[in-house]
Amino acid sequence: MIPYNKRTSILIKGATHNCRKTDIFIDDGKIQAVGEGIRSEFKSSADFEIDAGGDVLLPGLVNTHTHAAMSLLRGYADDMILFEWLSQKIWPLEAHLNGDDVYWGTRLACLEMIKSGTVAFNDMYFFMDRAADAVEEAGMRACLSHGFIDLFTEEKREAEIKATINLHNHIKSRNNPKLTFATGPHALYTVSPEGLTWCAEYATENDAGIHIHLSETQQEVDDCVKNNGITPAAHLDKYGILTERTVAAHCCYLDDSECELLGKRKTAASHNPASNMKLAGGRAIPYSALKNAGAPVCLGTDGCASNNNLDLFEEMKIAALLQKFTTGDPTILPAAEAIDIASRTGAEALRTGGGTIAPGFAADIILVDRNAICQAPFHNPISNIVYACGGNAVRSVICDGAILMHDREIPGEDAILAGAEAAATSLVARREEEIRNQS
Ligand SMILES: C[C@H]1O[C@@H](n2cnc3c(O)ncnc32)[C@H](O)[C@@H]1O
Ligand SMILES: [Zn+2]
Repeated sequence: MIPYNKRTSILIKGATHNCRKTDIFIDDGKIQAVGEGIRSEFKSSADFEIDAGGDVLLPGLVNTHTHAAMSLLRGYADDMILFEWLSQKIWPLEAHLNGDDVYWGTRLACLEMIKSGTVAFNDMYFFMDRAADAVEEAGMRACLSHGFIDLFTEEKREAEIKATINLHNHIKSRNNPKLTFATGPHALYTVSPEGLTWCAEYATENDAGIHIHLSETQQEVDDCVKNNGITPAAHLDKYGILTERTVAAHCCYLDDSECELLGKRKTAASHNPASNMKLAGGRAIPYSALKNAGAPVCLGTDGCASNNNLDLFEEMKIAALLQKFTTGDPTILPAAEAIDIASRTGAEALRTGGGTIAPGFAADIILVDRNAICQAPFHNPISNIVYACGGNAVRSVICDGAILMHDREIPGEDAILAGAEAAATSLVARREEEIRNQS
């Protein structure tokens, strides 16, 4: 019997790590020992053993920018310009969302993320108490934020403040260390200076994260400079948003001084290349400038309506190729670094305690199938993982010392697919009824 979603002591034998055969022993949610031949020492302490058969051992991946329940909107609106996509299709549909939709959408998203090797994610959306139910049942880690959109009115701001505080209290009351809270000011074009200030101060008072969209399009930069006389990053900094607990998604149009500013504040930039390419943002993240400035760069998918999946394996490849293509430099963002931004830097940004395969780190790990076609031949497993494999090469996922997927099996998969399909159908039907009534 596989002890799914339950912390266990686990001995993994014969995995490949750093091109060597290794064993790993996990107990109490942490990596206790890693090395060749440790099995004799830990065999009797392990409640469960996994024979890895040469599978590649990696830190679990961390998706630093999602709107998980948007999995229900996959394929609902494609091939549009960002603002029209949001204002004509996405926001009118989201106006019909309810808590059950968010629960099923997040369940579907968690299923997809676990299946492709993700153990933790940074999520900004609505009805987040129901997202918390879904994350807890899936056994993942998540940092949850209410998408704070005040549209520059005091009335909406008061409602968003209430929703944010309610979510924070709700997460505290669950007493689950895998669930954390962040404030979620959506973007500088949807949140007033007063709203930004409140989100920054509340997060600082509570040692919480801040999750925001930043510099996604040229339009955002132009409007910000026109309205405020300063660049987007400088504008957010003015209101205290740029901190070492902040994850800023997209960051495509940052200039050199903004990269320096993020570096100075140790603010993490979440790179979302597939979403940026699909919505034709027009520019790739200034990866080298951010890195040279000391700003952590991590990886995210964005929501399923603009990606349209949550597979960080795909995202690693797209990120590496996009940097090479746009800079004309094939040495930029090599494979090992792509894995690093999909795991360690994200884990550090979300403060998960994982992201590194070493004793004392959280037991958030994955095994990638040694016998998958994408691993043949086995000259360089790291290269294969970034440039050849998709998330479907992941065989097993462990989070906080609990098995979430074993040999690609996750309990309850069919029920999740059925529940999400029904929720998506009903959501779109409600919106269509509204359109019929308007015409
Ligand atoms: C939380 C809100 O954010 C919306 N959203 C989803 N993707 C993007 C994006 O790329 N830029 C800006 N806003 C986005 C989502 O639909 C929610 O309304
Ligand atoms: Zn987003």
